[in-house]
Amino acid sequence: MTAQILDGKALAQQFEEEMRERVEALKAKAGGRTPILATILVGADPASATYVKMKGNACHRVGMESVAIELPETTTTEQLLAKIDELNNNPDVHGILLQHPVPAQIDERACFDAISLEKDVDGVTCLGFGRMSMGEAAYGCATPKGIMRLLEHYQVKLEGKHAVVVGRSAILGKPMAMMMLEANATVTICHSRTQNLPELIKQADIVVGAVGKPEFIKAEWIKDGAVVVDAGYHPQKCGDIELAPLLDRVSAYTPVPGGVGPMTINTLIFQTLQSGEKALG
Ligand SMILES: NC(=O)C1=CN([C@@H]2O[C@H](COP(=O)(O)OP(=O)(O)OC[C@H]3O[C@@H](n4cnc5c(N)ncnc54)[C@H](OP(=O)(O)O)[C@@H]3O)[C@@H](O)[C@H]2O)C=CC1
Ligand SMILES: Nc1nc(=O)c2c([nH]1)NC[C@@H]1CN(c3ccc(C(=O)N[C@@H](CCC(=O)O)C(=O)O)cc3)C=[N+]21
Repeated sequence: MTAQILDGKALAQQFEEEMRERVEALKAKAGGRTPILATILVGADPASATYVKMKGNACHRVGMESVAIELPETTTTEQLLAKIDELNNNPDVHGILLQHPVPAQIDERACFDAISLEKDVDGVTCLGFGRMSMGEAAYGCATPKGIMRLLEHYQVKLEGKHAVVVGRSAILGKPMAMMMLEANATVTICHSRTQNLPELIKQADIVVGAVGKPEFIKAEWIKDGAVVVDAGYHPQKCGDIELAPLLDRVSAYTPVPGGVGPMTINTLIFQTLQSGEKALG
């Protein structure tokens, strides 16, 4: 079997071309104004700084603007909340990204939830999650929504399929599971206390790896013909799933890199454009 490559990098590029035209059209209508994404980075973790820079760069490639806010490692919850409040009230800002993780002294959940629903283009608020889970309109959480857009483009059907999501974090596993449930998959969510992980994964038509441990999910746990989505990303340029032995016996897979990561960024900027269109269009 030749597996289909779910090429997130190519799809993100194609979407960027389409977005560039939409940004131009919006600018023409809005007297030269463009959608603006505000990114907030707290502390100086080099990997986080790189991701935030990539997000700003993606905005610029499609003709949108970004403002990068950098706060010191010692920032308090109150200081971060004040900054978010300021951005919520700034009519020039259409989307707010608070890069995860923030330093331990900060109440990250309180700060995510302070982002107003209209500007939550990264889909991190409880309100947005709840609305999405109930099938109401809300921006999706960027990584799982990016995965859904990738699966949709490649016409991977979810209805009636058994999806096994390994991981239940607030910005990846949990919203992923709810999105797949909304798409009428039968969803199993696994986590660190799950007892029979290999047997559960064996039953999966679609496996999503969101564990945060390099090649933790073994190839031999995955059934022939499954669709493999690897959200993990590690410095050694591998994901959470042992991919190499699977290439000739699964039906489709996301490469690492070039799969989920580019779709995360594309979804963030796409939702920023949508927010900008609502405000300016
Ligand atoms: N490409 C992209 O755009 C993005 C990639 N990532 C990558 O995705 C991966 C996951 O990220 P994230 O969700 O933020 O990570 P977290 O560390 O927040 O969550 C990891 C999840 O995996 C579960 N887990 C840990 N160990 C095991 C185990 N032995 N068996 C089963 N489940 C386990 C945890 O369970 P429990 O809840 O019980 O602790 C937890 O729910 C990372 O590699 C990260 O780099 C993340 C975000 C975006
Ligand atoms: N509030 C918040 N929202 C996020 O969406 C968020 C976050 N915090 N914190 C960290 C994670 C991580 N993340 C990635 C985005 C893109 C790539 C990406 O594009 N990766 C490239 C490779 C990049 C490289 O070469 O290093 C790829 O997979 O092809 C990876 C990881 C978003 N995250």
